[in-house]
Amino acid sequence: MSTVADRVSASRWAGVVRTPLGLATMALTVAMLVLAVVAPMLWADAASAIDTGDILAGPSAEHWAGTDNLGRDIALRTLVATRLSIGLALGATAIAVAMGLVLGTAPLLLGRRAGRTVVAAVNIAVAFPSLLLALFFAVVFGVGATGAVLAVGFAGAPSFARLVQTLVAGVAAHDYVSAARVAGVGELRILVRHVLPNIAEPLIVNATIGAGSALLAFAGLSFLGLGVQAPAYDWGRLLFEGVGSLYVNPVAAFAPGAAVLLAGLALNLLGESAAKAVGLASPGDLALSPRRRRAATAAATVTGPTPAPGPAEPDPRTTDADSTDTAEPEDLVLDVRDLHVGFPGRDGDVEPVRGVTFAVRRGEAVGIVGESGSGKSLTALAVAQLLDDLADVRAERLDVLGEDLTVPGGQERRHHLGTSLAMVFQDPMSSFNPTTRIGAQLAEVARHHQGMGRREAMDRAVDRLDAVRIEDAERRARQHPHEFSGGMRQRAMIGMGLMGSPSLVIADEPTTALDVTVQQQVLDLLQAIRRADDVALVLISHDVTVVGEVCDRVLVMYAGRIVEDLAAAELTTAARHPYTRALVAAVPTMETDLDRPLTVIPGRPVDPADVPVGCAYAARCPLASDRCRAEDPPLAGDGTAHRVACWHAGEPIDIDRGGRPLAVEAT
Ligand SMILES: Nc1ncnc2c1ncn2[C@@H]1O[C@H](COP(=O)(O)OP(=O)(O)OP(=O)(O)O)[C@@H](O)[C@H]1O
Repeated sequence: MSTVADRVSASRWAGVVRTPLGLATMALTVAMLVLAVVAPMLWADAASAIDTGDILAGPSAEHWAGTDNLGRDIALRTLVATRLSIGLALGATAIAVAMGLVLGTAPLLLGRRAGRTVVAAVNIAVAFPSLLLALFFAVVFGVGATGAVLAVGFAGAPSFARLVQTLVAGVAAHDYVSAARVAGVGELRILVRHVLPNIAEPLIVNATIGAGSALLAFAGLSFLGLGVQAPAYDWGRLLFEGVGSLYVNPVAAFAPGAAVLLAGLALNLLGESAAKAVGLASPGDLALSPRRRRAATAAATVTGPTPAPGPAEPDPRTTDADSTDTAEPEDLVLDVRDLHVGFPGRDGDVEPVRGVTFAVRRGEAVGIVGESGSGKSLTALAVAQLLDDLADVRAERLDVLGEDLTVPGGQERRHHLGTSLAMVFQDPMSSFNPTTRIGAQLAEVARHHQGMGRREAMDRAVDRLDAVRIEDAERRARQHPHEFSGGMRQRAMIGMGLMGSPSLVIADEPTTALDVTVQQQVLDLLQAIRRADDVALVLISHDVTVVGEVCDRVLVMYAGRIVEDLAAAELTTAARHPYTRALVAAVPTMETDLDRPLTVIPGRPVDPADVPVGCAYAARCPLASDRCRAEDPPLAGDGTAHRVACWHAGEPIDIDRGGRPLAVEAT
């Protein structure tokens, strides 16, 4: 059954073929292929027939391009050489693409260290002009057609490898790859199922253009006498022979030269047309911008779950040992103590998460709020083991669903976390692999972890889609992600998490990218799941109102630390940290005077590369004193579960820095 995607794609191709460029491309390509097939069958003998009575003749009605030094017809030889010339070019391109795929995907599969070496080697190889490399390899592999195919193939491999690295890096950054990792899918399977299908189109386009270049490289090698050897002949060899009689019969060199030109043009135009049909403005779009190059280098480090290194020295200022004491250990689905996440920066290491301690109990909903850059997502990603190897993750304790992530784990842990931890990402557009049907993506989890057969896994996928209130689930399961609305995609993502039996759902801004009308549906769904199966929820959001509505408890993060941990019900009435109070005050309510500007938090969030001494919020805080600017307050409990990190917690705030009263009074 053809899908909408298939039909759109077919109509785009039809549109491209109908343009003058498309028509010219088709005509040239078909002519080239027909000649490659029929010319040797029809004219091979005639092209090899020696006529010593008619050597080095000029063009005539009998011999359009004249004859060579053995009296053989050059026009016929040029036509017959089409098969070998095109065949060699395609063979070399296949070698270049195969090697490019191996080298380009190696960083994803091998891990950071080995991956970096491969990236560096490819970068060095790319710096050499490919013709120079071809000459080098031609000498290494020896003179002749086989040596030339290997030489041109090897010479073309580095640029393909770099293209593949860049494309893989782009796709590997998508949430559906992270989702597959959370589900415990191995790197090789991720590559085959999620990455390669999504880079196939640009690769094919580039391979077509690469075939044109290979054709020229062959002409060059044969012309230099390093390629095809007599009695075999390709266009390059004919060119080489034709140049020898240039002054007697210039057409002898012109005919094979024109053939190389036309075939190269056909392959390049085919690439251009394919690029248009698959939606790339031009194959040049595949060129590496410096930003994408950096992404490619980063891809070398994406190797899946990062075992957190050994325990770090706890930071007494931020470690609150009491925070989890009230819960039985077996009741905890998450026990995080003194979590630090750092990255190497240009001017030294940065540490965007600086000692975070919290616990989540079975069935509990905990919200994490804070401005952009406060470290919310990094905290969640560290818990889900989705940070790449560049990240330095350290923690005194990082227990997720009973698994101690501070020690390396194996397949069993992946399986356990894959079925009991679900992750919902912000952007429903990138949460699913666009090339695979939704049902198949959900079924993959059951097939991988529960060993279900295809049919059984698909039935479960349909059942789960139904459970997340997607109507006509059976039909929807057969659709691709682009046929779903944003809200439906997000619900399907939650459905994917429910393929196992999760005890913990981490939702990172699950409603931010959605229309307000569907936001509530998604939040309701998360609530329903939580209540039905006693599932714990960690909900990350910018929006204090959302977490206040959905969660039992709220962690307020600022500059990589938790500055307040309080019951959601206390947010508007008993928040004690000036930052929490400012966040709450910034939300308009029914009582807000709309004639006055809305309250804003003055200043800017802290740059993780430049964290000030003392309390990081001091520069923006109306209560800041000298002590705040010198000493960072610890996150301290008050005998209840309420924890706050402030030297002036709960003190009255009358006015904000702009002179306007803040909505929240101290309690
Ligand atoms: N791979 C990385 N390398 C270096 N710095 C990073 C990296 N990832 C994130 N950061 C930095 O860490 C800080 C915290 O990022 P994080 O994504 O956790 O913030 P957030 O609170 O979730 O913000 P948002 O709400 O915008 O997602 C940011 O300043 C970010 O620039």
